[in-house]
Amino acid sequence: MSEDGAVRPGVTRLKLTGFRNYASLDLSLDARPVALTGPNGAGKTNLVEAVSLLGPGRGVRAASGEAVLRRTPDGPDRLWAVHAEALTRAGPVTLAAGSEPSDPARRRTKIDGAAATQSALARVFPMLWLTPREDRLWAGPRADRLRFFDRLVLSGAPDHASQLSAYDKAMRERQRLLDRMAEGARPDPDWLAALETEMAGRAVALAAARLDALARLQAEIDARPSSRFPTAELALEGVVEASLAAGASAAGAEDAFASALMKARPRDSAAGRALSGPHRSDLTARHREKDQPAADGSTGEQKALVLGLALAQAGAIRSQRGAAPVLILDEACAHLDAGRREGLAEAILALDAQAWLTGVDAALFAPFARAAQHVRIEAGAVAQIG
Ligand SMILES: Nc1ncnc2c1ncn2[C@@H]1O[C@H](COP(=O)(O)OP(=O)(O)OP(=O)(O)O)[C@@H](O)[C@H]1O
Repeated sequence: MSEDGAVRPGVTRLKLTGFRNYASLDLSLDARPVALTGPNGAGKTNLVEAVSLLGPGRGVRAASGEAVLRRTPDGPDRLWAVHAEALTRAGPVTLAAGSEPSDPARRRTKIDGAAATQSALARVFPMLWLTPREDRLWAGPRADRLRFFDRLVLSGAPDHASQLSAYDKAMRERQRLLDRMAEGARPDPDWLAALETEMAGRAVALAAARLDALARLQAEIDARPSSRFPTAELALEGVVEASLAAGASAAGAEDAFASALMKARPRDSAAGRALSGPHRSDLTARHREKDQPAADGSTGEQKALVLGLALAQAGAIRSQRGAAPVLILDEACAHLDAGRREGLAEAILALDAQAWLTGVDAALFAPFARAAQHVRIEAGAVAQIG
């Protein structure tokens, strides 16, 4: 519970078995932010990775089920499991992620003991994360930016996960047919057209959710600009997004994209992939105060911009859904000056969010004082908690 009596969603008990460098761990918590400290290699990122697997997606490292199995000198463990008791807006739940006993490489997730889809996880336990990978988000590959932005969208629109996977499935199947045709096969042309219609429907839903999320996020940034973090001016580039933004109806945008796909068959067949569509969209940002593209800033400025964006999205979710998502901020304090570290603590406490923060030095988290629970990790075990 927060001071005003509202529920603060978060993990209240975390149990790990055979996960990375944790043979087993049983950690009781409250809903305050969690500051994890410990030497390099202690297992701080491993711990937040375990938490991230309780939300939709493949976690902060996008690792395979096999990679997270604990390795020992006698060989890897057979199974891994992450169990949590958590508070949500709808009340307490149990969340679990772990390997499928019949196939350790496969991951399964459960809510209250029942198999959970990605969209269900996003609905029940919204989560946002930033890792050092996002430090160079603005200067790095487009695909990473789009993945990051889709995670932001998902935190406010849980159906985005099922739309993304349905679009992806139809796109792969279309490509399989185009590849077979290139080899001389004659698959049913109606099937190809049906897949393109399916892609177009999903594409418009994806683009609409992205535009809606972008508008809410920009409105949050404009309404509550942070005095400590740079503010971003955001834009979304994408063929379907552009047609909706230009005023096309959903049906009109769908028809336009379906016929563009039909025309692009020879080109996509030669390229071995679909060259245009919402899987190729991009998020761009300008640093408002500096009036320059985000990618032109220093490492610390780029990091502060992306952190400001994640905090603004958490604020937008709080307004939209009544509570902030759980935040995972791996090494967020590295590269931040003292003023920004204080600003980060203030922002997290104002959001009433359970944030998981990692860093080598407890002094980084001094601005939280008793408003956070401080957990010291050493060699895959909790050395101290207070
Ligand atoms: N599958 C695994 N089985 C056993 N140990 C693993 C496994 N995967 C990673 N590790 C070990 O976990 C340790 C890294 O843990 P982690 O990345 O969580 O460290 P950290 O505390 O975040 O460190 P840093 O401060 O350097 O970022 C390494 O020693 C690595 O060898």
